Amino acid sequence: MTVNPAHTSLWPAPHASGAVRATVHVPGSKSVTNRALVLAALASEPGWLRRPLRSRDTLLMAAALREMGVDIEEGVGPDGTGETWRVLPTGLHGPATVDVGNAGTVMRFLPPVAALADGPVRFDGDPRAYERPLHGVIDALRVLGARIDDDGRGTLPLTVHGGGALDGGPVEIDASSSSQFVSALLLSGPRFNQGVEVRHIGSSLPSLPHIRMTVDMLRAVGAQVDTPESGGEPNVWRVTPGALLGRDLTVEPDLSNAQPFLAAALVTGGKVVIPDWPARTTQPGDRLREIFTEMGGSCELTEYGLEFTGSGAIHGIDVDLSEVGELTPGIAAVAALADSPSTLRGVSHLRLHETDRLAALTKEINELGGDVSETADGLHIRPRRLHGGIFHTYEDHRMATAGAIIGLAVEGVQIENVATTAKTLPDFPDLWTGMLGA
Ligand SMILES: O=C(O)C1=C[C@@H](OP(=O)(O)O)[C@@H](O)[C@H](O)C1
Ligand SMILES: C=C(OP(=O)(O)O)C(=O)O
Repeated sequence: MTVNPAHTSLWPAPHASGAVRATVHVPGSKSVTNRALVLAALASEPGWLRRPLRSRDTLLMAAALREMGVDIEEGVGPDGTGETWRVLPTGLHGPATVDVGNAGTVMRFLPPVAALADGPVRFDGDPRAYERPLHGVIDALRVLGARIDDDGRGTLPLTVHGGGALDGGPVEIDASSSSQFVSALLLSGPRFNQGVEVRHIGSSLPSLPHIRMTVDMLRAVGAQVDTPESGGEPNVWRVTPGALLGRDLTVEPDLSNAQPFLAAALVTGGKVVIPDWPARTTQPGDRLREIFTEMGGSCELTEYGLEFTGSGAIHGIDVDLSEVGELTPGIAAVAALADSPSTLRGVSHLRLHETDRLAALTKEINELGGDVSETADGLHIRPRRLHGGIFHTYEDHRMATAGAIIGLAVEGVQIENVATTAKTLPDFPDLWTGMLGA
């Protein structure tokens, strides 16, 4: 966790002079967009994505699939449907070079796709991508019949020597460091000759809603998936081999990226409306309705979207975030402004996210006068009167949005490299100042 000297730009985080009242149209979900792209690329017929997220992570995914021969036409759909991407699957092939950036979804979901391509596919990415775990995918693919050259550390860089097809079958993995290992193997599973049976043998498994999202989206394109929830064994997922359908999918707003805007209502005692909040979803951000209500807000889900209202009071919370780890930075920011202490549990795997999020949150909130300490699996946050200062972001989009939340309540907070929000929400600074009526 080091500060990158290349990022000296400082963004004065706007301070809220009163209760925020706004409607914020949040762009599409990263997790849904990148799964939809992979499934469309593996399908046997063309598919469409409406309102896909256009951000660094999703553009890297699209670029990588194009490198392997998939045709993705970006355009605008008929009236009212907004941006639409048409995906025309073709025979996947190498040689290709994939830049994963620092996108967990790209670095984990694509090596199985590359194993199905004909020819070598080299994977590389940001320096931090070399530190993020990939062993679950690499080791599993080898068991399933793939040939992979790597340096033996279980991380990038690596080359997958695709043979045009993969045996597949049963495999055991330890996915305690990332649910994305499971999702990666399931997404390509229908195209393996024997399908795939993934058995998680680790101590814990984070981000279960993201695995449910994978299963739901696979079923929606015609795959047969057996899961622990559908009566199967605990920690075992089975995908039957078969062709995938092309789909016309409208991408839901990214509910994890709605978090800072909901937090703004909570922190300022205001009201924020997020249009198109889905009535039913696998996105972990949906848990914010419950978590931010416990922290002092109230919400109403209508046909139009989610109306979230702050009461003026912010309460601390004791919560297990293992299923919804990506919400931790935003919850920690709100907790630092609360009227009582908080304990955030179940998120030791965040040490291997975009940055070591537990260390980064502790350091940056404490440098503004806070009192945060790391535990074995999370954070203790004792609210203190905070003061202005520089909030470093360590090339982590969710650190930047967490700093912006604190800046609403604390004058003089400057966010270093706010542009890092481009990973999943390039419009963040404009949406934020728009919300504040600036
Ligand atoms: O599959 C996905 O789309 C994601 C799964 C989670 O990863 P981990 O299980 O590695 O935390 C989550 O944190 C990440 O932001 C997105
Ligand atoms: C952990 C995250 O991303 P990634 O998909 O790179 O793992 C995140 O967006 O919070």
